[in-house]
Amino acid sequence: MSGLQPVLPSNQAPSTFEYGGGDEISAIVLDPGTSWIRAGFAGEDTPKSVIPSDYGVLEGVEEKGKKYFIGDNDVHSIRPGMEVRNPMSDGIVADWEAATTLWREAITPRLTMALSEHPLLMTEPSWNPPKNREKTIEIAFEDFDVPAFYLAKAGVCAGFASGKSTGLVIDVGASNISVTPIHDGLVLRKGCVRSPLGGEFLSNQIRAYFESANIPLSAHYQVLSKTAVEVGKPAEATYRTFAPGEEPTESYKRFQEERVLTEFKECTAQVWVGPGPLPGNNNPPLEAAHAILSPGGRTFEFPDGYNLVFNSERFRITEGIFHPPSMLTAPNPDPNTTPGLNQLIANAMKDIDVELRQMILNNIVITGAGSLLYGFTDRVNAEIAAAFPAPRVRVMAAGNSVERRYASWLGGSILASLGAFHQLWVSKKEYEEHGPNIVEKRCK
Ligand SMILES: Nc1ncnc2c1ncn2[C@@H]1O[C@H](COP(=O)(O)OP(=O)(O)OP(=O)(O)O)[C@@H](O)[C@H]1O
Repeated sequence: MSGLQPVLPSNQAPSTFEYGGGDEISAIVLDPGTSWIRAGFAGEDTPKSVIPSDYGVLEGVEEKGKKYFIGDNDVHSIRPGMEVRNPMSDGIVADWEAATTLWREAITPRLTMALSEHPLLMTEPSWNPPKNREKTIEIAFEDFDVPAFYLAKAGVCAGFASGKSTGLVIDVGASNISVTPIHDGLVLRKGCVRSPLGGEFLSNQIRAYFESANIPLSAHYQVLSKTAVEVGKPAEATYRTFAPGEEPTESYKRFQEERVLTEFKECTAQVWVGPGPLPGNNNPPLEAAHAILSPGGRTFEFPDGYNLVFNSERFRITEGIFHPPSMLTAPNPDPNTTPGLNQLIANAMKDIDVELRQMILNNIVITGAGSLLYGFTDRVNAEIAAAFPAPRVRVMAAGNSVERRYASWLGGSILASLGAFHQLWVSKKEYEEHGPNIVEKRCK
């Protein structure tokens, strides 16, 4: 695929195109991640429907035996007994019933009531196993009854979003950091690598740090009102109380705490500039590092008003991403066997043909919401420049956080609206003739 078309601004109607016998229909693009499910019309520049992948569920109610609570409003509402779950594990679907329900909900009624009239392009990670791929196409044709379907690699789509069909895509998601080499719009399988050092890992690092430093983590739903207090002074807040049996579940509490941890990542956490490990990280106390690491520090206020200035800690909690021996103690992946991001990039490049290497190094794309950490792209730049001292190494990361969050969706939107893409759709008729295995032959 070459010759990418410009994407429409969101205030312009989506382009329609001819599918099959001449009906003009917009394709739907669905990018299901561990944190968010992004859905919208091909040809648009942002997904119109973005819902959390976490959902609430009450067991033992209604005739189906369970009731789902999907979408920002519903999943955040306090309901006694409501568990909060996620259908994904390691970036791929683990609970098909929940995933199908969420995907449908992301599309109808948010985008259209007529799901069966729109071709559907979905994204998948490069490590999605064949049985999951077949199950996905089966859901598309048999549950959603779509007229045509395509399963596109998220890495390839993220490359397209930056106008690259050849390059190296570094995607920092919730479950994983993945590094995907692509060439002419196809993934180079032997170079696809990943490590469980994404946003969930970072949340665990922050939790571990708060626990070790006795920093109380409150969640927004727990606080009815608060008074401003000085830095480090105990919170003066009125907390919500619950009658016995009315308390939210532990999974709801953790989900709400995760919101605060994400706020901490957005506002306070920072990545050491590198190259090489954070100074003094393995040699506490860290006073020596304080002087080098932004001595002013950064204040973070918890939902109950408790606030602290964070100094070198905010670098220390992120360092495990690049240098796993620096992980804080937590239920972690094994720091001795888990590759850090530097190692991942080296592993991905190791088997790339020499002629291609230079082109790939010249087109490194950073994407995923987890990459929005302060200093992340600077560190990647520094590490890559140190590891590959070639004159033409170029690292690109969209300055616009929306593009970084939605890159895979946006690439899918571009792909599905290309004129030449028509021939790639798998039609319902082809699916009926060949069965779900057609996904292996047609969606490379
Ligand atoms: N500004 C930010 N800085 C750092 N991390 C962030 C920021 N905003 C969101 N995150 C984290 O990014 C992660 C979600 O990233 P993203 O939306 O790319 O994942 P996903 O595509 O849903 O997941 P996956 O790719 O694992 O399936 C979450 O862990 C979230 O806490």
